[in-house]
Amino acid sequence: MKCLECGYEKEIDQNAILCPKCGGLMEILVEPPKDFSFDSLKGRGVWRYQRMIAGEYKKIVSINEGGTPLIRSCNINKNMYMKYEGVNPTGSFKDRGMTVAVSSAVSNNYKTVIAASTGNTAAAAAAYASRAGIKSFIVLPKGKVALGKLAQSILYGTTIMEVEGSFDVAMGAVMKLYKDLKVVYPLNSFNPWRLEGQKTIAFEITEEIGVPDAVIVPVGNAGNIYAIWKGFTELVKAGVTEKIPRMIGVQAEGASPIAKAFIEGSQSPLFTDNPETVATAIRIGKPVNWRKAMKAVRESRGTMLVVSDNEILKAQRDLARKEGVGAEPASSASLAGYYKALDRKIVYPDEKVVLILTGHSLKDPESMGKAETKRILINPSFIEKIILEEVNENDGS
Ligand SMILES: Cc1ncc(COP(=O)(O)O)c(C=O)c1O
Ligand SMILES: N[C@@H](CCOP(=O)(O)O)C(=O)O
Repeated sequence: MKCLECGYEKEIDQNAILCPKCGGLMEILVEPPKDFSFDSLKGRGVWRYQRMIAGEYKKIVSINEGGTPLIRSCNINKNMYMKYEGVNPTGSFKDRGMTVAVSSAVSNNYKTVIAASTGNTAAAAAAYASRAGIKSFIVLPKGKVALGKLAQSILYGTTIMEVEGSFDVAMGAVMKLYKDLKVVYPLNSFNPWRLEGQKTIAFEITEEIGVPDAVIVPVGNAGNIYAIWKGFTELVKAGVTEKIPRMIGVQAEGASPIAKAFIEGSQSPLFTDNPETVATAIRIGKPVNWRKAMKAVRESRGTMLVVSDNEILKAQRDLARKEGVGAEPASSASLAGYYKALDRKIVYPDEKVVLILTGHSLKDPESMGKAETKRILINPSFIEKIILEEVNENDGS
């Protein structure tokens, strides 16, 4: 393991979450098995790739996460693929990280876990803690969590603590608590063990279609883009593949500290105290993993893009109405970013591009309700007339 901030190195240690010297982010430097090949693997989902996941697990806490569909576009561009993470057990990619982090926690005898969240991490943490039979605490920004996600946390039976202010306030409180009180195991993505699970997205994509030219990822707390890049780099190290896709991160205009740094050529993020966007999952002004995200984007020769809320909502409708795929707003930022990347010739129509659709549309019913549609209160005897009128209109007759 190596600290990204001060360079301190130590042997693999599942109790190491932050650097013991400076409190910075730790990277897990995996030496992949030399004889690794996809052909020899058994089972499906995250643990199919256990040989590539660092750490030792006395107990595995799993709800059959991962193994998500990679859906080829029919109507937007046939070279575009959508990795549909919304069909994970709690409806987002967080489940991949949570199975590894919670397994790590119980294997190291932790009895209590905690996470700050915009909603998805909370739902996943609560579900996996329940599955493990351990206690969970969740810290949420009050009034800023989408209804479906809040309802999940309530159902899974976690203890919900709400703070005034943005997600960053909640995140700061959890990091401080972890530093002061080491007995509570943190499940946010500053925990590098969680990212070991999330990197399996790269393995699944490669196993199914080979290494794409680019991968587009919505960026919030900025762990996932690094995790996916890490997965691709480890396949190269293992000798399974030869290239790494360009990692393209997308942030919402009102919450874009990393993307703005790229645009302005700054080496460090331009934090904001009041992040704002319709995509509540990425309404984050001070992403804890910014160093990791910037490393992934730079080393893969990718880039970061900013998209507006209107572009996000249009992309959400396009995913639903052109591809039949329901994604929450943060996930739809991937398609908004794809459109922008095509427009700016950052990617080309004939390139194989994978969009990571991080969470299910049902997470955020309010955002779905923002899409306009025909909705008619009708006397049943008029239904036939309306249908015939519409069908004739569409036939041009
Ligand atoms: C649905 C969804 N998409 C994207 C993200 C951003 O991922 P990351 O924080 O790893 O950048 C999150 C949460 O952070 C999320 O819940
Ligand atoms: N969108 C996230 C924000 C927290 O990110 P994490 O990856 O650090 O847990 C959420 O769903 O809470």
